[in-house]
Amino acid sequence: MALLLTLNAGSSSLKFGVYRKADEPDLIIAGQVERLGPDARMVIDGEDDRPLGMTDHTRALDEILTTVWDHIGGEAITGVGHRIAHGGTDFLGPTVLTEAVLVKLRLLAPLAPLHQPHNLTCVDAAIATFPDAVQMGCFDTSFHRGHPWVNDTFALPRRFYREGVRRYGFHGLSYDYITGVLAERHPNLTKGRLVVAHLGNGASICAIKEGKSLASTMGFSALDGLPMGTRSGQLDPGVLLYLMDQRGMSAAELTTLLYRESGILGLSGLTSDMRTLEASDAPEAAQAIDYYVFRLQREIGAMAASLGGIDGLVFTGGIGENSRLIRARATEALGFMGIAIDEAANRENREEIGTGDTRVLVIPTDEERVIARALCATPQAVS
Ligand SMILES: Nc1ncnc2c1ncn2[C@@H]1O[C@H](COP(=O)(O)OP(=O)(O)O)[C@@H](O)[C@H]1O
Ligand SMILES: CC(=O)OP(=O)(O)O
Ligand SMILES: [Mg+2]
Repeated sequence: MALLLTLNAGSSSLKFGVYRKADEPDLIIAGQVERLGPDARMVIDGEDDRPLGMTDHTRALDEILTTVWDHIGGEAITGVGHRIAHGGTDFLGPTVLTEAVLVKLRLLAPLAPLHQPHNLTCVDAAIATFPDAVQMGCFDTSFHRGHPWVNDTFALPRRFYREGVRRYGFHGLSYDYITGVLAERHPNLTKGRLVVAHLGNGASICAIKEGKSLASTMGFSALDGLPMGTRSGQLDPGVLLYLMDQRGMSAAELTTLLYRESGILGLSGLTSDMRTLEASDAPEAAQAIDYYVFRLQREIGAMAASLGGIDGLVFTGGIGENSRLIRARATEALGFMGIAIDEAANRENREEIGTGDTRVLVIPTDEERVIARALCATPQAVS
């Protein structure tokens, strides 16, 4: 029976899963290299946690492919599914990655520099390692492609929209997974107005109505909206004009500043990792958390307003799933929206942590499973 591999290159992690084809993909082994950089660790099935030392995406991919190779013991991988951050205007759903498709995806790399190049490196490596397997791309942007026009455009002259300068939104595989879990476990919520906060190293919030994305805090690129590990989040465009005009900064320097040196790393001067930030006594760490929480509250409110109200708030992603501090702090001022949380339930990362009229849930995301489902539904990938 066919074995399937999924690869998900995030900005601070590389996650993988091996599945056997079934109506609902049957997980055989999953893991990730997390905290990419000097403190990287390999975690297999949530347990086998070992330090790797300095590790970038390329080395993480080598480690993962070796692990997978050892584990499958000569069985064939017939399909490899890749998370691809940016699908632009063309890719509305899972797509077999032919050379013609890859050419288009390479052109989108400047719009997601922390993701797209690594996503495409994973494709190249998977083609070399499993030459007979079907390679399939699943896009972060697809889930949001039905946005109403007012939230698909910027207030720029219309020719820019026609050129593709639009609000794409990201983390779509995660939102897809979460809406599936809600349909299964909380069916009465799925017709409602949902605000889902995906808080990982990258972070966004999605407004979902009747299972469909209506708005996202992320836009043209994965820079907009919330502050992130190393990304600024929403920024007055006047700041960019000032930096170019008065400080002579080039596009390349601005790319480094906004994608790699800002966010909680820039504010704290210490770390991009929320666990490390929470453990720090430095006043700058506390201020970075204050800023993160403030923007989170603000954007939850904005997404709820775009839905005309809120029935459920869901936290997911590495921070959303694990940080009781961020969940507690982000919700403490939201009583006016019917949001209140139970301290003990929050401390224990329980699924249901709300006590007010608005349901508040913590649901671990599983982007790999969404990719595996897409592979299972593609006949060429499973035969
Ligand atoms: N127990 C925890 N408490 C606070 N933050 C956590 C915890 N576990 C993980 N995180 C944070 O989650 C973030 C990584 O999220 P993740 O979704 O795995 O990243 P990526 O965006 O690379 O996929 C990091 O900031 C990490 O510190
Ligand atoms: C789009 C994005 O920011 O993804 P991640 O959170 O995995 O870095
Ligand atoms: Mg991620």
